[in-house]
Amino acid sequence: MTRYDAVVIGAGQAGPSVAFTYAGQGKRVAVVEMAQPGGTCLNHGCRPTKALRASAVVAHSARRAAEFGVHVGEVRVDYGQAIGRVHTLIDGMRASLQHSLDTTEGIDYVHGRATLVGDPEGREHRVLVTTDEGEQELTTSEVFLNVGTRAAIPQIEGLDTVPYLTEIELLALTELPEHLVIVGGGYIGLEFGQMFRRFGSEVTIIAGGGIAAREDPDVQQILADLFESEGITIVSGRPSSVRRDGSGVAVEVPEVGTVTGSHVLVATGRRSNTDLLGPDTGLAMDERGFVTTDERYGSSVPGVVALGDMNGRGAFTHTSYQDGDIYLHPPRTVAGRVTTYAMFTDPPLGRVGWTTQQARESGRNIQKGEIAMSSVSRARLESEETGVMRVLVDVDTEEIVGATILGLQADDVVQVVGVAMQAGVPYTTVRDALPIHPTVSEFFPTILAALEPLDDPDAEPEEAAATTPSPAG
Ligand SMILES: Cc1cc2nc3c(=O)[nH]c(=O)nc-3n(C[C@H](O)[C@H](O)[C@H](O)COP(=O)(O)OP(=O)(O)OC[C@H]3O[C@@H](n4cnc5c(N)ncnc54)[C@H](O)[C@@H]3O)c2cc1C
Ligand SMILES: NC(=O)c1ccc[n+]([C@@H]2O[C@H](COP(=O)([O-])OP(=O)(O)OC[C@H]3O[C@@H](n4cnc5c(N)ncnc54)[C@H](O)[C@@H]3O)[C@@H](O)[C@H]2O)c1
Repeated sequence: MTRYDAVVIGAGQAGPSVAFTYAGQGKRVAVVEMAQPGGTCLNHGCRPTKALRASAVVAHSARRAAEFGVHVGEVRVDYGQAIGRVHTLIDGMRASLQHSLDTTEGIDYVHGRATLVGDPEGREHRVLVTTDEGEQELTTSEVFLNVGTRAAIPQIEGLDTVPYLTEIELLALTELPEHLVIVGGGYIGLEFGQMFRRFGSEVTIIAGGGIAAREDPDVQQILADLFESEGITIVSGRPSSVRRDGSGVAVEVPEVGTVTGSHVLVATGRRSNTDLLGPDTGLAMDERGFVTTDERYGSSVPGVVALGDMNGRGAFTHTSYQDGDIYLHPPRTVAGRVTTYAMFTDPPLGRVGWTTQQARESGRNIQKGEIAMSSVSRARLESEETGVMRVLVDVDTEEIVGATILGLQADDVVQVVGVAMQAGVPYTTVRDALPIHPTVSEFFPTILAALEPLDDPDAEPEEAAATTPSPAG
């Protein structure tokens, strides 16, 4: 049994930063990780997918090169090389983190799966770690949980009889799937679907709730049209059964029929890893296993702090990392955090705050400023005219309540609105700021100077305005 000042369970985003800070303060900390340091994001999430996306974007640009007067000849994707580049990058980043964890004075890195026996008094929590060498028991008065989530596998008859993939197994393939069937039309399904199509796979997305189901209907439609134009098949429905079909898989979708492919990826949401902590944590959780916390991440067990995806306060690397930062800088709290995020399709979708539907449901006096990307000069100059910029404003309070930007650089552009919302400035501040020309963001003043009522959801869709004057004419 070894006693520590603090034990961190899970070396994802928030855990290591807390451990490094504590060690820097002279505390003795154990970091317990059952897989690899860096968690989902580094090993099979954001980073490898965005590195792989870079190859898909290059392939797409190369195919379009002649439009720009650049002639590159036949475009051939070597998937082995593309994924090899990803693994080299990720291996380097992981090795660097591992080195820091192994060599920082005050940190003991323990590779193994931890269960927690929480002390309701908060004095002597027990962390039992199953390692390759056997069991270790660590005790402490301060536990940081950062255990994240894993793919939620839906109940589909026969799924367990086929070698289905989650993002982990998909990223481990070194050869391109001939036909990738994706169950789920959310972030993971759409990001991977577009990439693999651009690499040359046939791709079918079986979208239970539609694609990008949480977004405004016109945004869903633009994405659906874009994907279909790239040769991706989207079908609506939920599989009822899955079986082997020769060397591939056959997925039965009621009302659609049989979808056959060489590989099937399951991307239907995430589930909390808190079940892996064992039955004696004493933690209050919601019905989905996300730990209930106060605004400084304190759980129902004194001295046990829950950071990252597992607390249900965010589902992104930046929210997880910031949880650690907020915890380390009292009296900061998570209250009032404005969560900005992006889906890295190409072009990407940037989001903050409410969708149009949520704005309608609020009952507040909300108007929108919007422009089609086809009217944004920077997008036109780069022949990247797919998408829309939309900002929602409460015209009574002048508060910005949301933005949806689908289009060129939207992952960065949306952060202008995110910062304005976090600062609580009225929309007129953004409207009257001086933007740089020619950028996508320069259209915020234009659209905020021409707010209009929200569309009637029951009205027939109208064509987007063909041209709106740009700030520089
Ligand atoms: C394919 C994919 C793409 C994504 N892309 C993006 C993106 O572009 N941008 C973005 O912001 N987010 C993205 N995400 C989400 C992002 O990866 C997560 O939100 C983020 O990793 C959450 O961090 P975390 O620290 O809370 O948990 P995790 O990163 O999941 O870390 C939890 C760690 O805890 C360990 N662990 C769990 N239980 C135990 C236990 N009992 N004992 C020991 N160790 C344990 C796990 O092995 C893991 O290493 C993506 C996710 C996926 C799957
Ligand atoms: N760019 C990013 O930040 C990024 C990228 C990838 C993943 N992520 C994170 O990972 C999380 C998980 O991504 P995800 O795509 O798995 O989940 P998701 O919640 O975004 O989408 C899952 C989709 O699957 C559908 N679905 C559920 N069950 C189904 C079934 N049986 N058959 C068919 N469809 C079904 C749902 O209707 C939903 O539309 C995201 O919510 C996000 O937090 C973030």
